[in-house]
Amino acid sequence: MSEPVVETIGLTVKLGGETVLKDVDLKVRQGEIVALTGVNGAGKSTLLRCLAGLQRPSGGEVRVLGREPEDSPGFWREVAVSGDEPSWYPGLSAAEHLELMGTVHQGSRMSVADALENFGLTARADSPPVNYSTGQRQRLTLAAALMRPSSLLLLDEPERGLDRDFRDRLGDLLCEYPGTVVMATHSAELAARGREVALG
Ligand SMILES: Nc1ncnc2c1ncn2[C@@H]1O[C@H](COP(=O)(O)OP(=O)(O)OP(=O)(O)O)[C@@H](O)[C@H]1O
Repeated sequence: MSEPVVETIGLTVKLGGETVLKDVDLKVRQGEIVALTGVNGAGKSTLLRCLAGLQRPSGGEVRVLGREPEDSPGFWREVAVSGDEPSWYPGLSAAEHLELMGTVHQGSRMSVADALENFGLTARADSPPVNYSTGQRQRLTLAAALMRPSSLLLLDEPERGLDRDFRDRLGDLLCEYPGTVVMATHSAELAARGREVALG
C-alpha cells in the first residue's frame, strides 16, 4: 500500500503552557478528503499549521509527502494553503490577482477565466478585492489556492463567509480536486464530503 500523504504519530503541541494537541495519530492517503472537526479551540488550526510546517510540534512526528514539513520552495510547490485572508495588492483587480498567481506558479490547474467562472466572480472580475463582500473575498482566496498546481490542499474553515449554494459548489470543487485535501471545518455538509476526524 502506498505511503500516506500526511501522517502524524503521537503529535503533541503545547502552547502557552496548555496542551493543545495530545498524541494525535492521523493518516491521510492520496486522494482522500479529510475534515478535521471539533469545538472552538480543539486544535484544528494548530494541526493544520503543523502540517504546513508553520508550528513546531512539542512531541511526536509529522510527515507530509514523505518528509518533515519544511519551509522550502519544493514543499510549497506541492502544498497549497488557505487560511487567514491574504493581503491584497492595492490597485490590482481580482482577475489580475489570479493572473499573478498563474504567472508565479507555472502550470495552473485552471485558466483565470475558468477560475473566475468556477468561483462565481466573473461579473466582479475587474473590481479590486477590497471592494468585494466578505464571501466574495473568500471565494477569491479559494480560487487562488485551487488554481495553482499542488498535490495537497490544507484549508482552514474554507466555508467562512460563503453562502449555502456556494458551500455546496465548494464541496464539488474539492471532490474534483485530484490531490489530497485536509481541511478544518465547522460545516457538517462540507465534512460529509470526506472522512471526518474529530479533535478534542
Ligand atoms: N500562540 C498561542 N499561544 C497560546 N495558545 C494558543 C496559541 N495559538 C492557539 N492557542 C490555543 O490553542 C488552542 C487551539 O487553538 P486552534 O486555533 O488550533 O483551535 P481550533 O480548533 O482551530 O478553533 P476554532 O474552531 O475556533 O478555529 C486554543 O485554546 C487556543 O487558545
